[in-house]
Amino acid sequence: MDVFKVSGNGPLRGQIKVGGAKNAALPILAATLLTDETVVLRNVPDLSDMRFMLEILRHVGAETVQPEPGVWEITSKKITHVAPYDLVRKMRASVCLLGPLVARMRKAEVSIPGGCVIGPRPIDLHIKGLKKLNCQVEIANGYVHVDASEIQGGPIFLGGRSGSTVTGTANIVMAATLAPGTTRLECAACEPEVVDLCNMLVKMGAKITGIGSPELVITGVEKLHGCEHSVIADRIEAGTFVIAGAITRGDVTVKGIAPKLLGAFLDKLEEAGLPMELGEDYIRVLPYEGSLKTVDVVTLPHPGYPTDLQAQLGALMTQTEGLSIITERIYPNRFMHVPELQRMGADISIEGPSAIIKGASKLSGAPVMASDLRASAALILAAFAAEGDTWIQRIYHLDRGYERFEQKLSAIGAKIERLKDTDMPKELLED
Ligand SMILES: CC(=O)N[C@H]1[C@@H](OP(=O)(O)OP(=O)(O)OC[C@H]2O[C@@H](n3ccc(=O)[nH]c3=O)[C@H](O)[C@@H]2O)O[C@H](CO)[C@@H](O)[C@@H]1O
Ligand SMILES: C=C(OP(=O)(O)O)C(=O)O
Repeated sequence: MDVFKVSGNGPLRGQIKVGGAKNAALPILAATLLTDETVVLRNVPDLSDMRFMLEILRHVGAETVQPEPGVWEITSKKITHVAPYDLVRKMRASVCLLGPLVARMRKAEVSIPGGCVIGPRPIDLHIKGLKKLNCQVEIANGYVHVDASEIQGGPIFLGGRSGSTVTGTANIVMAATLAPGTTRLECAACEPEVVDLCNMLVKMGAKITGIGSPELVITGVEKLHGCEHSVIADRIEAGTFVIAGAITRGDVTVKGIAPKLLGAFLDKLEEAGLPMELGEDYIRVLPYEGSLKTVDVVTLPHPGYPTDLQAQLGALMTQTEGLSIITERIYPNRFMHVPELQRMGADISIEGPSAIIKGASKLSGAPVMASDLRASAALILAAFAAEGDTWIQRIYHLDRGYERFEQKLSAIGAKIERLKDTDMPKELLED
């Protein structure tokens, strides 16, 4: 199994380019099933999650051609309506197949994805939305069975306990594109990745208004057609690189990202006193003396502070003098990285949905275990600030969402190497 060896680092310096967004590319790949014509997608990141999604698309009948890196041509002439457990279980976002299958096939059988280490991941709102579209939905044998023969647009309020749902919105919008009548979707997710999906659907001939707002109006059309679309940049990858610059007191220009996609995140870093220069499509982090200021953060649906950048900010706050409080409102258990940061010397306590971080801690390298995608990133960031070597195991979590992570970072001076667990000192290996 692959592991990272990360050594305490001096300032990172240089330019680093952001790739296509995982969370936009996943529903967009699923959306290619909405038409029997060819869809050409550009800026598709090379991630294990993409490989799983492409495997599922091929399973349901799509032909996938990759003429060059980052580009996929997908044609789904004849498809089936079944997405089986052995494929769906590999990736939660395969739930995004529900919407396109319902729309195109008027029926779907999709295995219910499990929860994951960041907490329960229910799909009750996806189901509620489909029922509101006049679909018959049944859960049996671990599958969602949908009969959409009478599908009909209508008013839907898609809010849950913690607000909107990202993949739930994606599913209901996709289902409604080919449903007769008008669907008025309230409490729709406003994340840039949902906007990107909607823009792509419009290119395919869908009628959607209110894109980017919490109220989407979708007027069903009879048929969608092929299109070309370039996936938006990954704001979470960009934010992770910004923190890599900040935690090493480096001079790092994160290229290919519009700062407006990261409003709440950049606002917090500005409050912390991080010197930055913002351009139309870049964020430059500048070196600073002394300590940054602590910040308190609450994760919220967009345009609030993103949960997917919570763990990384926590790593930065371990190096900031004073107390900061990070409250997780989307996934209250998303603190699996904290015990590992504690093993590196961080002073963090968890109280309910909040992490209370006391800095600045002197971190030292240790063998640590990545528990999820962003937890892996947080451990690597902390390892840059630590003295000595940190060995990070289970980095397959990181490979789900960061493309060529170690190559990109080592090009700007990071001491990060991908090795095999057999390269680790024997006494550090997990059982
Ligand atoms: C592939 C993808 O795009 N993943 C992102 C997406 O996940 P995902 O779409 O799974 O997350 P949701 O927006 O659906 O979840 C938000 C909250 O709503 C709850 N909920 C969700 C659906 C539902 O039917 N019932 C319900 O109660 C969830 O438990 C969670 O508390 O948005 C999350 C929140 O920004 C991000 O962390 C993930 O990176
Ligand atoms: C939680 C995440 O992704 P997923 O919803 O695919 O698990 C993430 O990208 O941080």
